[in-house]
Amino acid sequence: MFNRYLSRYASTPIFTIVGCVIILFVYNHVSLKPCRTDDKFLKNALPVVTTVYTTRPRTTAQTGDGYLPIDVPWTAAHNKDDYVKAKFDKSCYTATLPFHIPKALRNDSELHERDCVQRVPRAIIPGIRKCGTAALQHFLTVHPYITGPILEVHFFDSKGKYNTNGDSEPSYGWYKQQMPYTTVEEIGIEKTPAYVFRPPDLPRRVAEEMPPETVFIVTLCDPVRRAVSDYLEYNRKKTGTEEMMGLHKYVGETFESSVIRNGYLDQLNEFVDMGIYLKHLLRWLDHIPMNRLHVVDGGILAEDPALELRKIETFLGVPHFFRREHFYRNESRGLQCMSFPSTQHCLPLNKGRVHPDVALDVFKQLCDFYRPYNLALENLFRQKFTWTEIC
Ligand SMILES: Nc1ncnc2c1ncn2[C@@H]1O[C@H](COP(=O)(O)OS(=O)(=O)O)[C@@H](OP(=O)(O)O)[C@H]1O
Repeated sequence: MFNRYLSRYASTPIFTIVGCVIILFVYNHVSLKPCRTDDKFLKNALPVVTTVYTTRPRTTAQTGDGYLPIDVPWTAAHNKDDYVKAKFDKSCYTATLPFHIPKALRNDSELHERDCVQRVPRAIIPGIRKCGTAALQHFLTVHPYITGPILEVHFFDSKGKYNTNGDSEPSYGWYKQQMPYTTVEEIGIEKTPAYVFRPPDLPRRVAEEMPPETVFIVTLCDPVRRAVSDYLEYNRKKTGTEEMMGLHKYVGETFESSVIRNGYLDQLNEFVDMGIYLKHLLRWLDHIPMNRLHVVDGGILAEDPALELRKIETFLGVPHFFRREHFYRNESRGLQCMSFPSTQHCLPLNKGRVHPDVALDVFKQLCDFYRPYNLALENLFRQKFTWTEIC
């Protein structure tokens, strides 16, 4: 009976129109848009990603349920004098302001007594650039058991400092010198957001040469906002080359003209490419196990830093110090800043800028492009990111 109807109506215009309407509906609503991608990675790797990587073990930090754990009483988290004791009594430095920047080194005999040496970091923040890495490093080094340099170290991505030519040993002595002195209990952390992207064999070198217990913390944020932030930063500094590490970085008069070429999204443009987090992180996961990589939701970090910091504390195995009361929103800058242990302070003015609106069609193209990668990323980490809702 059905076949009779099908053969009678299949060739009629009505049937064709209804068919087209259905196809158009699916095309527009079920997100099957190809985004003009001929990217082999997307086609070949995504099915692998969801099956291979989701079977890996996960750490407690990655399974956090979004609620702050019940506070273990720690007066250092409320009382400034107790904080100073917790941070400095056993440390290699004496207390100076601001407390999170190690400045006044103890004398030689005290350093020896405390087994203070400059060590390679136990934790590295290798990215993602423009996703709040500076705020993260700043906040983490306020923790009584965590310390690190405020400036980016750029060891693994620099030919001068790390021997990327391979003709002599890399200078780990130099790397250690960039780190503050630490006792064996303290965790040294460095952030260099360029590590995530380049050079291509960086993750392998880090995995092979750093101690196997080294862990990695990556902040991920809305890739469209990230691209705009990167564009603004490029214009602020007006440095760098247009061709960097094989990635094309065309910088036009506007953000839109930088990322759209001949009407299409320029996927190779570094501003765009950097937002394909999945691709970059998979390079790392080829060399380091999943349970040594902790992913921070940059959207939450920007709004409720204590929540993300508590998950990192669990991941690093340090006692919970951070409290929501340590943070306040600076309304004029629209940023979360700290008010403990010293006076209220925010990051410098080059962070937390007002972004221009992105033209709607460009915004949509970028969203459509990133959507499948973001979905696969959420599958990979079995985590819903707040910023994937934005598109
Ligand atoms: N608490 C707090 N303070 C300051 N900035 C914050 C904070 N939380 C998130 N952000 C966002 O971080 C963006 C800068 O990212 P990064 O620090 O990773 O930039 S960099 O890679 O080190 O240049 C920065 O981007 P811009 O707004 O473009 O400046 C901020 O949006």
